[in-house]
Amino acid sequence: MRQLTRARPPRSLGALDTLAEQVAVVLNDADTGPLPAVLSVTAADHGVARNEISRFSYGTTSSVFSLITSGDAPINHLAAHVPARVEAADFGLADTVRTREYKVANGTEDLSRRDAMSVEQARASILNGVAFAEERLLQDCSAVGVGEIGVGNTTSAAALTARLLGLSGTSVVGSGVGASPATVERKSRLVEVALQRTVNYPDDPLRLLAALGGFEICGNIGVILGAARAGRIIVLDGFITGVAAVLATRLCPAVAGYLVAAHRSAEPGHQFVLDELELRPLLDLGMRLGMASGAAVALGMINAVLAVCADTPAAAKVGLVTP
Ligand SMILES: Cc1cc2ncn([C@H]3O[C@H](COP(=O)(O)O)[C@@H](O)[C@H]3O)c2cc1C
Ligand SMILES: O=C(O)c1cccnc1
Repeated sequence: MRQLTRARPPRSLGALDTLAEQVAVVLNDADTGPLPAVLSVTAADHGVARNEISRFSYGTTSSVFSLITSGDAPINHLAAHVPARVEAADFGLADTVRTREYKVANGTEDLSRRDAMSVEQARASILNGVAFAEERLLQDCSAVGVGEIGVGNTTSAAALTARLLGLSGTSVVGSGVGASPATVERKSRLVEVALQRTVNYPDDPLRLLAALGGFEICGNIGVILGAARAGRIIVLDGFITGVAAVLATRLCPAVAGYLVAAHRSAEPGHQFVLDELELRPLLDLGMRLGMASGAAVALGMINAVLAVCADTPAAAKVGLVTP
């Protein structure tokens, strides 16, 4: 409301004014200014990636994870400019790179042949995400950027999206991190096989996650639930974190009010997910990098907008006559 009296035309920042209002409601602070932020990256491997459904091969995720923890991955360089802290954790890498505190298993099973994990493992991984949020993310921050890494995880996200939203596999499968047309074709076929395999499964979120999900996706459901419970703004990265958000809202609908969609990714399934979440993405840049990169870019913009809202003086104070 106070923004209407500032030295700028009312609602002149369009959707960014709506975002600033959401931030004010979530944080219960109308003049918060730029937010202390953390970028979260959950990491895990997918058994389905053994079928050559990604540009990269099974097991590469560990090298990406090491690059993040060494501070030299794209996300670290983006984070420095937000600014934001980066926290990455192994939720189910094929190899154990560092600590195992949030890890449930060394990668999932191949979801095109059998369930990726058990329901008990899915539940444990979600709870690990809540613990990760509480132990490593929520201190000294008002905004949590949600990201992931996991070679093959656009296949898992596509299968989950198709199953949850009643869509065909081909309508939600894309090239992921840059797969060739032949690889995308193989990926589509495997997603259809996985959908057939699970056609009689009940619409239960945990059951479907166990069938088609990944440990980093489960972890992100926990991160979202934990961050919402603690009253933080949650900035979703792309398609894969969007699917986690759909499942988080099925488990707890109140989470919806805390969510912001950073961008629309290049993955065709992402728009369906955004529609389901009723979220308008802040950016639409054809990004397909994952690892919270879109969340980082959006957080820079969110903080710039919050600085405008906090620091623009009242129109009356600077002699600006408003109509
Ligand atoms: C070197 C490398 C760095 C990445 N950073 C993010 N992703 C992104 O791409 C992967 C999903 O795409 P797909 O399903 O096609 O494998 C995830 O790891 C995601 O975070 C990366 C992937 C790779 C290989
Ligand atoms: O939209 C995403 O989340 C995405 C797309 C491609 C690769 N990695 C992540």
